[in-house]
Amino acid sequence: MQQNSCQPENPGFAAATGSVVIDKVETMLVDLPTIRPHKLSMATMSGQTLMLVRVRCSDGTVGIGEGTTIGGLAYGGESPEGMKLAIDTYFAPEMIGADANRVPALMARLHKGIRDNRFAKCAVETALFDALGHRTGLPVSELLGGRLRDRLPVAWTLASGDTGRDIEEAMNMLATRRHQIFKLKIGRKSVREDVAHVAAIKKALGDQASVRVDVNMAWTELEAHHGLPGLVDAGCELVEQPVASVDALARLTGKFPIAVMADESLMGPATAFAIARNAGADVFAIKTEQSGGLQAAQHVAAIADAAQIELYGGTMLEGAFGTISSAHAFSTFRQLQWGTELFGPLLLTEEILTQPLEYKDFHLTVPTTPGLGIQLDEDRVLHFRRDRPRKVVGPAATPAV
Ligand SMILES: O=C(O)C[C@H]1C=CC(=O)O1
Ligand SMILES: [Mn+2]
Repeated sequence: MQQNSCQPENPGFAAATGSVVIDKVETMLVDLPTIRPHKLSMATMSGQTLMLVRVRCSDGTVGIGEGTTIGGLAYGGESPEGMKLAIDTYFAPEMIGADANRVPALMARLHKGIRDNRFAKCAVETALFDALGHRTGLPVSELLGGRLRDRLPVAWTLASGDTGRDIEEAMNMLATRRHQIFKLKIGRKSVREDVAHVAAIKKALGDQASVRVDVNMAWTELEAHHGLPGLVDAGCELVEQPVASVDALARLTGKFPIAVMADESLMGPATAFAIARNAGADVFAIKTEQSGGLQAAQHVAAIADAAQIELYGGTMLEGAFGTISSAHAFSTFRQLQWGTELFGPLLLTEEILTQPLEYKDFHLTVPTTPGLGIQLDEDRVLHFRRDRPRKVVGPAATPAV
């Protein structure tokens, strides 16, 4: 397989000749363990599967994109296996031979012929922009219109399921200057137990950290009425998707002195517009995959800005490619009042890049080199591919007679 490092060095924008087409679309599933069980209200994760898509173009440029989800089909309608199947069967035939320089035009064609599949579309669009970046010498952020920042604040999620362990983890993050914003996963236990858990963590961390919670839709509206005042008293500044219903979320917004953030309710520009029109949240957690792509995420951000809804850069616990493509997109947002939670690769035990992403001083650096600005370590990824050749153990096969 050709490595990114073999890409032609800024060969000039071949659009002038209009001659660059997509030659090949490849997909693979990469299974990586997490550093500890990650407990959300709807699933416990002990590993993450990355669906990587690689687009090869006729000028030798290559782009990589990523699709992930959380807990198989527990979070949404797409799974890594489903994305792979959809891309291999339906996206690839539409893409082969298409003009590789006209990314929005190709995405428009894919949107027309393929309904939904937002996560798979995001992965494909990312790969196309990565290749275009290598072709033009520009970082993806510049292809998306230009960045406003080079570093993004990064929150960490405390989700071990144990209050003491979460406090220890947070203290360690503060001491190593990795994170000072903490999102606590709640919604598995009773409202009273959850509020006590949040209060204990906030008390232990004090003013050196911002504490927020994500209920992942687990509460009823009535439970939220009991829970939100407790969270306010605990010093928690934001609650993410406490309830499933968009109407209930809107009714809770502005009721208590705590920011209400929409996450699962946001599935791209149309839902963003519907929530904004209804003053249905204080903050949007924008995820590139949930939005349906990098440009769609920018459209969601524009709707939020117009409605004076504040912004947060969310994650689907992506690996390095989904994380850094999100970082490129979020770096272009006019506002990013609540920072980001682009910590996905730090939850994984294995590095799949030749050079890890740069996390330092509570921030993630957005690369300035062409494309996504990262390079896959082909040898390492070979080891974690689901379709890797496996050694057969046990007695030698008996020859057929
Ligand atoms: O926000 C979610 O619901 C999903 C995700 C983001 C961070 C995390 O731990 O889980
Ligand atoms: Mn969430």
